[in-house]
Amino acid sequence: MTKLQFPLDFVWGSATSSYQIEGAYDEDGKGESIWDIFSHTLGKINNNDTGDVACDHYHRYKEDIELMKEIGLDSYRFSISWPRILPNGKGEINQKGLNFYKELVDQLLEAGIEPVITLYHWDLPQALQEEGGWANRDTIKYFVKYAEVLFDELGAKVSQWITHNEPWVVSFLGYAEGEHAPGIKDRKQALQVAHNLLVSHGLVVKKFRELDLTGDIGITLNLTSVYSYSETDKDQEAAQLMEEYINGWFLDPVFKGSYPKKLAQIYENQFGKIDIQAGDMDLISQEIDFLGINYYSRALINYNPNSKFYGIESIKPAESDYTAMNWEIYPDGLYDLLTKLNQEYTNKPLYITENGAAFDDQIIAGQVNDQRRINYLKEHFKSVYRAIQDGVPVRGYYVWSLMDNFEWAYGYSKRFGLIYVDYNTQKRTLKDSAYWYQQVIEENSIGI
Ligand SMILES: N=[N+]=NCCCCNC(=O)[C@@H]1[C@H]2[C@H](O)[C@@H](O)[C@H](O)[C@@H](CO)[C@@H]12
Repeated sequence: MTKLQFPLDFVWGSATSSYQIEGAYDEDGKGESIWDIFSHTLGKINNNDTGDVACDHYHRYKEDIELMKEIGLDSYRFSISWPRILPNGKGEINQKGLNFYKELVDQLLEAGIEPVITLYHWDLPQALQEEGGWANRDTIKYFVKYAEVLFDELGAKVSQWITHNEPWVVSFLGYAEGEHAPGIKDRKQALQVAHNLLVSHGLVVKKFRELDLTGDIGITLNLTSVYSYSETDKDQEAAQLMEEYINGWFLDPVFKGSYPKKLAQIYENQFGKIDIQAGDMDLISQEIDFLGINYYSRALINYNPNSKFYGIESIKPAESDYTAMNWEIYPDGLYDLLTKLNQEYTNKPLYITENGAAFDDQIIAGQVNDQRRINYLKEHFKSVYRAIQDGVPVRGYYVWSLMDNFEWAYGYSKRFGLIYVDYNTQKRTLKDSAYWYQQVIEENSIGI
């Protein structure tokens, strides 16, 4: 068997987020988040599931760290719940909330696992939503204050920080499509939200530099490889517009200091100008230390005049394989994305901060044979290996997710974990993929 050997310092990790695993939604002084409100609103979440208990990680974090050690993770990416730190989003600090994360970081370091913190993974304090949320430019300054509390408390121990997780999803699923909290359907407001999120990213990076902290800071974007279904001009134009919509809308401001021209003009014609203040774009595009990439699938695009979104239509080839999310399995798209990012946007280190798949996992006699997830991960690891061989500086890879968890509007119906969670008993069971990943990490290689 041929072994593909990864660089000696390559980081193998796994990722989660606060609202998806912690539970304890109203414990120890935590304030409400927009996802507490959204999930408590009947009809928003599959089966009316909520994150009230989730994986009960808030109480079981020590057991979960033991499982991370058993898998052999080099690093663990998690997010901090802003309303657990600042129940009203601003003002008084909730010391019990802060203590939870201080203890989590200390236990991770003691276990030899590098903590990587995502400052914002969608759970905005509800008190700030009541003042307009991310559509209100004031939220930016509250985000900087929140980040500063964490930098002061954890900056000496945590060496890698991510300002935002997938601002595209926050903006366009939360404020345009209404599928995510806060459930607003207003595309003009979504564009202002996207801009305010980017400004908040820039100001937090600036604060991080001012505090002269030793670690690295970056942002995580959900990115996809976009392909035209045919060589026709119409299909290629539709694909280019999709590229600007799904990738360029955040990549261009962060790395080029401007929004993608064609789509920006379409939006301005349709909605008028959004509030962009002097200096915003310079702030947004200041240097960062790495880019986090969440990759799940590609986009295959053709032109359809009847499409409700600027003639853009996504095609799902019948001959492809799909995950339980109905996302096409397309590992080559990760290779193409990585090389494109390195050629067109940045020479900075790249981390796959999320990649993984949901399948209909069954637990039988205490085992979960998730061979499809092993195949999915192996093929995507091979794409990362190819990119590294071509000189792309990919430094690490975080499997989404460490454990089955609350999959947003899908509730608990989709299982992405390396670890199976029985939500009735909270019993954790390592899936076959966890044992496979354990060997990959141990050997720092994959057999093909
Ligand atoms: N329309 N539309 N779609 C645009 C693409 C959205 C794709 N979903 C993600 O990237 C989310 C990311 C999230 O960080 C994590 O919290 C989620 O659990 C995973 C799994 O869903 C992925």
